[in-house]
Amino acid sequence: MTDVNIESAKRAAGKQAVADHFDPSASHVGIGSGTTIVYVVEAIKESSTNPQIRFVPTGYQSRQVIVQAGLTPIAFDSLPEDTMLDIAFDGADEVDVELNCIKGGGACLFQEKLVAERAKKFICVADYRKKQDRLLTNWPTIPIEVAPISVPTVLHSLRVLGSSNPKLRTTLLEKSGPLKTDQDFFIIDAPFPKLLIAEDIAAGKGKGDGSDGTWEVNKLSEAIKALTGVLEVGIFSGLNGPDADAISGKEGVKTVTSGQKPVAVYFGMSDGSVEVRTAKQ
Ligand SMILES: O=C[C@H](O)[C@H](O)[C@H](O)COP(=O)(O)O
Repeated sequence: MTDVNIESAKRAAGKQAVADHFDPSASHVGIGSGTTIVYVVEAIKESSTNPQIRFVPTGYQSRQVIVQAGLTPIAFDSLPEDTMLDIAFDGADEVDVELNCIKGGGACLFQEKLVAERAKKFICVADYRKKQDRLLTNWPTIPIEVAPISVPTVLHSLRVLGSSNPKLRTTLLEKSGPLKTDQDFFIIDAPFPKLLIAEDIAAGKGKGDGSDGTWEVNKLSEAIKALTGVLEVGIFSGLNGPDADAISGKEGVKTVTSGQKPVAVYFGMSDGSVEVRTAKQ
């Protein structure tokens, strides 16, 4: 499959996601990072010229995409405390059948998670390579954002958790040394065996708590997040929008630890079609 087809698939996914979910009367819209989100912004630009909409970026690249499209950005930390985003769009590196996602392939995950959790509706767009049954099927590692001083400790802890060869991500071309995130932190890429979901545990495929070498998605996310030095982990799991709202008890307000998962993922397929995976209600 050529890159041209992959780009067409990303564009088709972005276009369909915007057609289905973007409301031109929205007040605040979150915009994620990466190469696929560019097509979402392209489609938004084509569908609306409403100057009242404020777009919330998830990092430097995301802000540039917003500004270059002639849209108006607003910093995440300028949002009033009680203001939810009407919707957030973002890309993903891999998505499983429960809509759990791996993110951070482009070194953006912390601000993406903040924005996803703040959105009433979170929608992902991706090409067909990202559509898998379980995480870590095709995408090889979990990206983890860490404080620079903590790198040796976190690498060691990840090996203890069962990651075979976690590595500090480096920039190979522009400069030698570790890659820096928008927060001036570093990224560790940690491989683990394919991640289980609840039905795998029920079917006896493993304990999922690391004790037998298997990990369930949420348990691994929690275990990595608990390591001192870890700012955020590139697993977006737990509950998604409507369930998360129910847990918080406040309509339209999500808890801090839930609502990271999209309610729908749009996959651009190699034949030009778009497949949609939605959250089970
Ligand atoms: O770090 C980057 C973000 O999580 C991206 O959304 C993710 O890597 C998907 O990027 P792309 O759309 O380029 O495949």
